[in-house]
Amino acid sequence: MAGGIPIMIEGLTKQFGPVTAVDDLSFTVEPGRVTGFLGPNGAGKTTTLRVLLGLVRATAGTATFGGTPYHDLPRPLETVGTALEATFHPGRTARHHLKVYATAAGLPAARVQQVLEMVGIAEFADRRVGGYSLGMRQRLSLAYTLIGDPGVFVLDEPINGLDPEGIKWIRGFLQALAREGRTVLVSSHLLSEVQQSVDDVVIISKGRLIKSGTLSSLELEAAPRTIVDSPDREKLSEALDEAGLAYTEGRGGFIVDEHDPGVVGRAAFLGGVELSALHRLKSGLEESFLTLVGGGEE
Ligand SMILES: Nc1ncnc2c1ncn2[C@@H]1O[C@H](COP(=O)(O)OP(=O)(O)OP(=O)(O)O)[C@@H](O)[C@H]1O
Repeated sequence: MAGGIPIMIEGLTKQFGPVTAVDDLSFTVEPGRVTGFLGPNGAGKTTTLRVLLGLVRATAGTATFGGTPYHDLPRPLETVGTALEATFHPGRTARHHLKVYATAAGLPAARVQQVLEMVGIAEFADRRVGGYSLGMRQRLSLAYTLIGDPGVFVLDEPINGLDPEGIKWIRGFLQALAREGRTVLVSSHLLSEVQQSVDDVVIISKGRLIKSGTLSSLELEAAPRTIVDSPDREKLSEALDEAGLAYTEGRGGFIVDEHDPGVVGRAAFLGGVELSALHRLKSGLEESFLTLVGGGEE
């Protein structure tokens, strides 16, 4: 295995014509940990990963593996495991797909059987992929990523479509990769989907970084709090400051470190601020996440 190296995103911007898909994004993904790359649909996750893997060119900034862009890696398939652009031919078998891939990468054919066993599809390896369930395809995608025994994994929505048994399996699998010192980046649009698999989170919305840190730091923030919003956010923030209330601004409003909405309502009243929302944020990571990213709506 090549050593786990950090993934470094620095000031990354990607524009598609008038659309800014990724907007001055910076974060680091550390080896030895599973990192969830989270954001609602259209937040810019796939675009970030495509730039990282050299599939599209950045408008500004860099996305590298410890400072080296994907195209400059001496042995890319043995450094980074990904199935981002993998397409499967329905008429061919899993074994055939992996053999072609291994041969193209100059890897020993024996590796094919090993990875088929690692992902638990060896017994179906000689069936056509067209008949595979979504879960089996996900496992085949993982087999692709494993073939070069890389130190870094970049996985786009790998849990999507797995049945409960598959989800349990992939959690253990990702954790085991990280415990071996590898860097594991897993994208998802649902925090609840990856919550039990990840050590760290990077949350983006509208191409911008909303939060990065450990999952436990996010959990700490998920204590019961109050959501408040106003058509005049500036005035509302002044009223909250005036009342000595601490808060974070999310797209769905301000998240105030106060469990009693009455206290927050009073602060707004005293500041003469019109409110468009005032309610208690239920304790829970997913709600906290949705408030940060704006209710998941794009
Ligand atoms: N090739 C492209 N041309 C034009 N716009 C694009 C292109 N690729 C992505 N976009 C736009 O960039 C934004 C971010 O898309 P992206 O696919 O990166 O988001 P995402 O977080 O991966 O969402 P999803 O989970 O739905 O894939 C969206 O507004 C999308 O429409």
